[in-house]
Amino acid sequence: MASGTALIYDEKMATHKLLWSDPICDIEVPERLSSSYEQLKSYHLVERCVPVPAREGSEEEILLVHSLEHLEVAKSTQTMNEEELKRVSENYDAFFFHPSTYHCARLAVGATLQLVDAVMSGEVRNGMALVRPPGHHSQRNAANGFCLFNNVAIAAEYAKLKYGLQRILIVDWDVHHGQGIQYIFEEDPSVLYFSWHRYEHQEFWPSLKESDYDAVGLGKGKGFNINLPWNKVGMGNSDYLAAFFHVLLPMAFEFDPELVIVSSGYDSGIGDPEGQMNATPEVFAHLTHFLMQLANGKLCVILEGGYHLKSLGESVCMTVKTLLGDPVPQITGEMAPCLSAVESIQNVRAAHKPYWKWLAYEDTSFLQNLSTKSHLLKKANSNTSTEHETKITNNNNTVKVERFLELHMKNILFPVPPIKTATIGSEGSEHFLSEHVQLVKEMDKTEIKSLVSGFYADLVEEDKILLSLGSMLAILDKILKKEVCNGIAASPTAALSAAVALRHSVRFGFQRVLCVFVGDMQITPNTEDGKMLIINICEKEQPGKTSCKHCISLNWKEDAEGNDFFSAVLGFILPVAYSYQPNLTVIAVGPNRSLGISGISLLVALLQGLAESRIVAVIEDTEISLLQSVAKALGGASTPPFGIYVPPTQEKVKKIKALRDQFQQEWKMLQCSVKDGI
Ligand SMILES: CC(O)(O)CCCCCNCCCN
Ligand SMILES: [Zn+2]
Repeated sequence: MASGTALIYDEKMATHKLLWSDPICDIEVPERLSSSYEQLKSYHLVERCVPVPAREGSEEEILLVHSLEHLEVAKSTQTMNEEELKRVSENYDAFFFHPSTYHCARLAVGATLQLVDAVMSGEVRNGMALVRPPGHHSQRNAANGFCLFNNVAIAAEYAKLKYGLQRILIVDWDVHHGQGIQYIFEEDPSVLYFSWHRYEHQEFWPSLKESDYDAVGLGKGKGFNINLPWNKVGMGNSDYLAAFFHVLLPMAFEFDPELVIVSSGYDSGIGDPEGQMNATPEVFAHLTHFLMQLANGKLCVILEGGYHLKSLGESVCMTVKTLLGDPVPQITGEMAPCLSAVESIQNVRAAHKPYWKWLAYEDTSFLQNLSTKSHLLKKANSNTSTEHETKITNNNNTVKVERFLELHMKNILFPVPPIKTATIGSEGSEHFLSEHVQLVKEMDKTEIKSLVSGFYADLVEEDKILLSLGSMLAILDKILKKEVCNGIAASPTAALSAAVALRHSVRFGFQRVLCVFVGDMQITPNTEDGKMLIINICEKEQPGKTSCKHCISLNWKEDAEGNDFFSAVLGFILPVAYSYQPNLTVIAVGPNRSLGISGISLLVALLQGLAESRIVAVIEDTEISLLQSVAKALGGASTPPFGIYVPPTQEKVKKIKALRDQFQQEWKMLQCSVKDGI
């Protein structure tokens, strides 16, 4: 399993710059690159990466995407004077040439391809290339929007050619639509292109009709182009996360890419003059963490836009920290997507229904009554401003945003616990130890008895159980004291251990503890005070037990063929978990688990985005292979294989929808459709 994170940077790419006054292009400054690199150094992140040199992309590589004419025009600018450079630049929408632009653009292409090679060869697991000029707007025969050569598009064509790849996912989280990439792969089913972008009903640049949610691809490429337009500014962390849970991630797991490339623009972050959005730097840690679970971790992140230097630098650091496998920082802000975001999410899901198995049973009845009223929807929306908008528009807010960035940034990167995973040397555990795992000494019986006597003494009759509780508590204590990030304990009675872990954590002072329990949960602690949220995944409804806000039972029997659990994890469990904002996660597997090892490993991998990745896993001690797989997922040594993708049956889709309808007012991240009608 490959490990390590590549960082590709060459200061020569800072030479390209604007020589005349142009209020549109003057934000694309060399300091974007140098200050990002300095920020990485200041957080000691450069030294933790594998340095990979940039190189010049060859003409042949550039011709994978661009016409010979485009290449020749670009090449000819190297010897031009300022007058000529200005004239050539005026042939394009929002582009400027400098005598060094051609060289810098070739370095940007080469740096990107170096990263693809480093990841595909297994030299590293993932990496980031800090490049400029950016690429995602440039087209076969034209420069556009600060972009000369389409770095990411060339990388995808290159990877197909050199490594015979047949499924590449491109995720474009830049705040502008990468229409260049869309045009290049519009008819190509081997490249799935996802872009969200500020759109405002086609008001925002590049103001294209084909940037809307109904541009789904052409011919054989239908279904492989996903546009998620943001029709208002001020979108925040919850809107971005909702887009991942309810649009991108279900597509991505069904597509099952062999490589993921990110057109990583940070102008979608707070403070950026172009985006005018509200999402804070740590959201990029979460987005990166999600994408790291795909393609066996093979992830190439390529810089596109980002024009607020402080916000850009922090977001770049959040991205690289996560690529390195550090714990994911707690997300901030109210976990509730705004109406406009939910409308866009609902629209793009409906547009893609014909092309995706996971959307086969999507309810698109809203389209009927909406189609008559859609002009009303747009008009209605144009003058009513949502809560986001009012926060952003008045200009004293920009002062506040600047202040926020100054304050917020300082201590955003918390110290990383040295050891990632703790376990106990109980019998049989030696086989699932990996180099990331630390043995924890057992507690002594008297100590355990005092801890446990409080609430479960009568339940604990045998020494064996007492000892296992002691082991689990020894591990849990290290997590609660933040000496380790996560831990795994084998137990003869997972339900009892989980209940004790929950009570112990609450008594330790953790105010919101999430428990995901797979299998029969014989003991259900009292969750009235909201300090615990239990999601019990079990085969059948427990008699006489109905779900409530803090104690939800999800009946799920995994399909024999493969892993059909994605829709439950992405469409229900993660949205609820993110809405709750736990500061610790307990994942427990008891008897009669109705999920396969791959479904549980997927759950563990994705739940690491919560509670600064603090997780304690309590697994029935008979489940040897499950222990190994979960320990691997926790150690971050590898992304566990998620088994064969099986789409959810109609019955299961209905079950998730019913639970969503029941809880989406309590747990607002579940929202992915507007109440019927407007
Ligand atoms: C890489 C990137 O997507 O960030 C480039 C953005 C270009 C913005 C051009 N704005 C033109 C406004 C014209 N009224
Ligand atoms: Zn942009």
